Parts: sequence; structure tokens; C-alpha cells
Amino acid sequence: MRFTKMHGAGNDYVYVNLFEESLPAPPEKLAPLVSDRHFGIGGDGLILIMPSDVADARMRMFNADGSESEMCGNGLRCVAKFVYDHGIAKKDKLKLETGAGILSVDLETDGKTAKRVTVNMGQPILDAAKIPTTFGETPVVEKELEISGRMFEATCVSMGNPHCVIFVDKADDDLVLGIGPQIENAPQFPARVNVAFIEVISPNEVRQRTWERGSGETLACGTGASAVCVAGVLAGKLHRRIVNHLLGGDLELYWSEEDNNVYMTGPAEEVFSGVWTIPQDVPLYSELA
Ligand SMILES: N[C@H](CCC[C@H](N)C(=O)O)C(=O)O
Repeated sequence: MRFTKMHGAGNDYVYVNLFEESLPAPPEKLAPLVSDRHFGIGGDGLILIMPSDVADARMRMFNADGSESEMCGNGLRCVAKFVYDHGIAKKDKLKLETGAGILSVDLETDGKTAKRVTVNMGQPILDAAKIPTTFGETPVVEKELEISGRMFEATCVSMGNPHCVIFVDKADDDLVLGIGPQIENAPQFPARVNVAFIEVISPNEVRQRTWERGSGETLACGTGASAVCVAGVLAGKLHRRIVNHLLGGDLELYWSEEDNNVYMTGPAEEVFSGVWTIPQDVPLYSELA
């Protein structure tokens, strides 16, 4: 299977171009295998770049555990770069179909390759039932959440996929690696949840560490960074325009007062391409039929 390895601020995925390739086996089976950093290619998950009836291309994204997510912000910037750089659509404005609808993307290019990408991430979903979370009230802002006898304040936002934002003094390993997976799987989140631990540096600057649903700690999360921008405004801690320092790089976020959309700007990089050899014990589509 031919693939391309790309990352956005260190959030790295294995990309397969289904304009040219066909998958040998179901993507939820392939994602854990290709994501494995020792036995596979290595990545936070698998992203499919596909033809679309309604946009320039379509993205489907699978976490390292094989579960599918509706959206991926860093992934969508990379899909946009791939679509542009590889001539699928040589336009500096693209429409891309995702599980969170058709999103508009603007590319900064040198005419050959895209350097930075801005995604209109759409409007945040604040309705508790739609996020989904069992916290009764909407919006869910700094609600008490008890984990292992410790109290946290949860602010919940969906950017098509669910996020729980926790403002902390210090986003250390104890919180991210210890508490993160417990929040991901807490009963308050029936579809599990992505978790962002946020240190506020100033009203327009934060530092983020991320525990992702289905993938564990990642170096960055674009939908998470967007949810943080919204959560910070709702909690009265942040302005609408922020810089978010993630472990793998910076993202710029803006939650527009005019159209209620969140705009995310950041880098996208292609690292290498290759051919992956499918392990012999993986049932192929041809054998499943
Ligand atoms: N890293 C991605 C989000 C992945 C979310 C995924 N882990 C989920 O289950 O929703 C991003 O840049 O937005």
C-alpha cells in the first residue's frame, strides 16, 4: 500500500491517496497496524484522502486504536497541502468534505507547494447532548468533574468531535498521562472525549498538552486547539484571538464574533512516502468478500 507521511505541528498521520490507491483491508483494521511506531510506519492514526461528490476532496480519519473520528484539524491542513501539492486541485481555496461537514480552506503557497493553511473549522457545538456529554446544562463551562477523588473543572465543546478542556496551573505528566485517559473514558462522555490541558499565559496565549481519544498523547490537536479558543472565551479567560503553543508547534485561532466560525492557521509538512507491506495475517478485502 503506497502512503505518505505528513504532520501538522507534530501531529503525524499516515495518509493514503484514494484518488490513486485502493485500500487492501478495512481502514479500522489498518489504522492500528500502520500507526504502530515499532511494528508499523508510525503515526497518530490513518487518514484517507478520497474523491468527493460535493467538494475538492474528502477526508476520513482513523485513530491509532482504529476508531473513526468526525474531524481532525491538523489532518485537514495536511490533506489540503496534499491536494494542492500533488495537483488533485491546484487552487489556493479548497472545499474539503469531513464528518463535520464541508469546510473551506485557504492556502498560503509559493505557487508549487502550500506552506501554511487556514481552515474555517465551522461553528462550535455547545449543546451538551450533541457534544455529547451528560452534563445537563448548556453551555458546559467549568463544571465539576470528579476523577479518582480529585476535582476538575470541565468546559466542553464539540468541533464536530468532542473535547473536554481543563484549565490548569501546570500540565504535567501526572495530569496528561494519568488523568487524561480517565477523563477520555469517564461516564460523563458517552462517545469518549479528547482532553486538552491548558496553561493560560495571557488572555491571548496558552500552552496546551493533549490526550486524544483513541490515540493517547499527541504533539498537537487542531480541533482541540479550536475548542480551547472557544472554551477560553466562555470561561472568561481568553480573548477571541489566541496563539496556542502545543508540544509540536504553534497554532493561531480566532473565534469570529461575526459569523461564529473558528479559524485555525498553522503549518503542514510532508515527510516521506513509501510502500507498506501488509502483514500476512491481515484479512484482505478480497478474502473477506
Ligand atoms: N488531532 C486531531 C484530532 C483527532 C481527534 C480524535 N482523536 C478523535 O477521536 O476525535 C486534530 O488535529 O484535530
